[in-house]
Amino acid sequence: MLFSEHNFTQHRTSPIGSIEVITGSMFSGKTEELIRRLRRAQFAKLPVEIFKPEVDVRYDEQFIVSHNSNSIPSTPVAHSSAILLLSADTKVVGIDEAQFFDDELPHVCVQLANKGIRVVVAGLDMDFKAQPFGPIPALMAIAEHVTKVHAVCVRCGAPAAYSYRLNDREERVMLGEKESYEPRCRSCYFSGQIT
Ligand SMILES: Nc1ncnc2c1ncn2[C@@H]1O[C@H](COP(=O)(O)OP(=O)(O)O)[C@@H](O)[C@H]1O
Ligand SMILES: Cc1cn([C@H]2C[C@H](O)[C@@H](COP(=O)(O)O)O2)c(=O)[nH]c1=O
Ligand SMILES: [Zn+2]
Repeated sequence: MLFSEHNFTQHRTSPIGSIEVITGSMFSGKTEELIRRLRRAQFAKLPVEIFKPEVDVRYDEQFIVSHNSNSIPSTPVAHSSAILLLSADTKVVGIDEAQFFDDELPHVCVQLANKGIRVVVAGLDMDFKAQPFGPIPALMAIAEHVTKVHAVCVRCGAPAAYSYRLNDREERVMLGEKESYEPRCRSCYFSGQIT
């Protein structure tokens, strides 16, 4: 061990926090991966707090639910500042559907991580127009770890990074499932074919 490393590990007084981002298209397994990481923390007997934006009540008001019906209890919050207030005594914070949060979310995550909390955030990196979505790009920049997961393109079977909207509604936020969106690869997304 180098002298500097030794010095560093011996003299650290505060606990080590971090920021992890899990991102990708719809149906890519973001929520599954978030639940997997949070369950492992619970198995390790760490206190875990889980949040989602109040706007996302698709499956359940209190639970985070994946497309394959895996679920974990969560607290819906209207603004990211509430996450700070509600995480005082925890060691791990999980946040799902983070694309719907306000632009203060990255700052909130930094404050949590600097207090020694492990922060795991899941959310869409791009909207249906393939544009960066909400606070996710900023979170990807400041995170220690970024995991980009992929769905399977429903048109050709290739890895899918895009969420294609199946109707002509233009508003950015439109909750929905398979009736409204399908995961597509670059080629199938930009050729825009609907059958
Ligand atoms: N085209 C698809 N590609 C991959 N998984 C799919 C697809 N359609 C449905 N699924 C299901 O979605 C699950 C992932 O759901 P979830 O973790 O909620 O994804 P995300 O949070 O990224 O939208 C998969 O395990 C699979 O059962
Ligand atoms: C692309 C896109 C998606 N949404 C909505 C649709 C769903 O309700 C969620 C994403 O859920 P998932 O867990 O990632 O499958 O976001 C939206 O409002 N606007 C969009 O552009
Ligand atoms: Zn494709």
